[in-house]
Amino acid sequence: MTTLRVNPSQTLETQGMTGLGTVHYNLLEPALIEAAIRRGEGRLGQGGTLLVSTGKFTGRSPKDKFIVRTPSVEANIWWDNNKAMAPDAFDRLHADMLEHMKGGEYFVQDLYGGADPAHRLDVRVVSELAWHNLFIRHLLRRPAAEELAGFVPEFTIINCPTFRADPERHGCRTDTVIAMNFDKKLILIANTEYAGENKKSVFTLLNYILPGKGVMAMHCSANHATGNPEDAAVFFGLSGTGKTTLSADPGRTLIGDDEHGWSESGIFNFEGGCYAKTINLREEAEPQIYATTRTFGTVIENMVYDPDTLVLDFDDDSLTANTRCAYPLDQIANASATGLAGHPKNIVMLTCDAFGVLPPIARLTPAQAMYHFLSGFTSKVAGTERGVTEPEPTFSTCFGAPFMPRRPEVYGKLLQEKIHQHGATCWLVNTGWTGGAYGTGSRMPIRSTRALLTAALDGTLNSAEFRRDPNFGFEVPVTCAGVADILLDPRRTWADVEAYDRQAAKLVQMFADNFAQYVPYIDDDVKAAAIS
Ligand SMILES: Nc1ncnc2c1ncn2[C@@H]1O[C@H](COP(=O)(O)OP(=O)(O)O)[C@@H](O)[C@H]1O
Ligand SMILES: C=C(OP(=O)(O)O)C(=O)O
Ligand SMILES: [Mn+2]
Repeated sequence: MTTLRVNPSQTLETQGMTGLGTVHYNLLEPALIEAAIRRGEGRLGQGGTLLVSTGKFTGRSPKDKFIVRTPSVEANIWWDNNKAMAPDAFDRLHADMLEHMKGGEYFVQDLYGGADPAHRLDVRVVSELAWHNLFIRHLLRRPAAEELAGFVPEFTIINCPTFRADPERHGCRTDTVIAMNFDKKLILIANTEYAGENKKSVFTLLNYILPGKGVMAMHCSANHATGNPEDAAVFFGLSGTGKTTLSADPGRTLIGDDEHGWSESGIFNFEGGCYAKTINLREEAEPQIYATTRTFGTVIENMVYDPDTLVLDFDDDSLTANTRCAYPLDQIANASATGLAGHPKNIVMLTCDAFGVLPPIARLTPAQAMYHFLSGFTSKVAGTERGVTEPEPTFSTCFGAPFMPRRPEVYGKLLQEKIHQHGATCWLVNTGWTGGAYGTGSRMPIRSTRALLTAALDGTLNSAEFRRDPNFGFEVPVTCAGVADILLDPRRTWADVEAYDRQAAKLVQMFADNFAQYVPYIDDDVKAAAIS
C-alpha cells in the first residue's frame, strides 16, 4: 500500500525551485531522524530523542526580521514595529537563495497552521536541515496521509541556514534574514539555525491574516477544565513568562502552549506541538514537560549532555539559557485531540516583573485588562533574543510585539469586543520576582503560581477577600489556599519597604509614559483605567 506523499501538481519545481538534488516530501518522524543523523546534524538521545545544537544563533533575531513593503499591505502594517524590505531586494534575495539551493538535499513538510478548518492556513516548509523539518512537523498540525495528495500550499517558507544574505544587495541588516512577502506568499529565512524562527514566522503570518477576518490572534497558551472544553482559559505572555509551563497542568486539558486564535466559535490552537524551555527543568515542578525529554522524536535543542551516557544536564547554560525541547502535543497525556475549545472564561496575562513590584495575581476589570494588554509590561528573558543575557524590563504590546504586524489597537479592539461579548474574567499574574528585584529577590515559586491559577480558574479565588492595590488600582486577593499570605503582598516581601515604594513609583511612571502612545486610540473607560 502506498499513499501519495505530495500533490503532483505542487512539487517544488512547480514553485520555481529547480535543479535541486534529492527532495524528500513529507517524511515521517523516523525517516527524518534517520536523515538528520546520516547528515551529521545531531545524535540520537535517550528514549529516541534527537539532540541538536544550533551554533551561533540560539534565540530569535528580531532585528533581522522584515516585511516586504508592497501596496497591498502598506496601509495595514505597523511600520514603527516592523522593518520594511523593498520588493526588488526581496526578489534578489529569493533568486540568490534558489541559486544557492541547486544540487542540495531538501526536506518538505505540508502542514496546517490552525486547528479550525474554517481559519487554517496551509503552509509548506522547505528545510535545508532534516531536523528543522522534524521540528516544524512536531510544531504545526499534521494533515492525515490521505490529505497530502490534494494539499495546495498557500504560504511557503524556505529556510536555508547555510545561505548568507548580503545587506547591500538584499536590503537587510546582516547576513541573517527573515523576510516575509505577503503578496508572493513566501517567507525566506537565512543564516540562523534557531528552530523557533520557523514557528514564529507562521505565527506572524496568522497575526496578519486572521484579524483581517475578524479573528483575534493571540500570543498565549490555552487549556480547559478536564471534560469541559467550554471552561477554557488563555495565558498571554512574552517568551519565558510561563505560557508553556503553566498551561501544562495535570488537572486540566492542554490545548496549546503558544499561539491561538479566537473566532466566533471559540478558541483554536494554531499549532500541533509545544516548544518548552528546559533550563533548570525539574521533574517535580514540571513532570509532563520533563517526561518529553526522553520520549521518541522529541527534538532537544542546545542542551549539554554526557557524550557517553547521553544524560542531559538541565542546569548547563553554557550553550544558551534558551535550551529547548520540541514535541508533538500527543506526547502530553492530557492534551486536547482537537485543539479546539469554547470562548475562554478566564483570560490570564502573564508578566515576568524583574522589579519585584507586581503582586503574584490581580483581578482586572475589562478596562484594566485592555490597559495591561496594550502595555504588555514584562521582561525579555535571558537567551530568548540575541543579546539578552539577563531579564530586561520591557513593554511588549499584546505580550508579543515582535510578532505583531498590525497596530496594537487592532488586536486590542478585537480582544476588548470578545471580552465584553463573552464576559471573561481577567487576571494579571506575575511569574517574575518577589522579595526584591532581580538580583536581590527570587523568582516566584512555580507551585505558588500554580496554586493561584488553580483557584482563579476553578472560581474559588473569586470569593476571597480582595484589597485594592494603591499603585495600580487592581484588586489583589488577601489569601489563597496553598500560598503564604505574605507572598500576596509584594511590599511585605521586601526587606526595605521604602525601597519597594520607590521602585513601585518608578514602575507606575514607566507605565504612564509608555501608555501615552495608545491614548489617541482607546475608549474612555480604558483611559480612566490608565494610571497617571
Ligand atoms: N512562577 C513561575 N511560573 C512560570 N514559570 C516559572 C516560574 N518560576 C520559574 N519559571 C521558569 O520560567 C520559565 C518559563 O518558561 P516558559 O513556560 O517556556 O515560557 P513561555 O512559554 O511563555 O515562553 C520556565 O523555565 C520555568 O521553569
Ligand atoms: C519560540 C519562542 O516562543 P516562547 O518562548 O514564547 O515559547 C520564542 O520566543 O523564540
Ligand atoms: Mn512557550
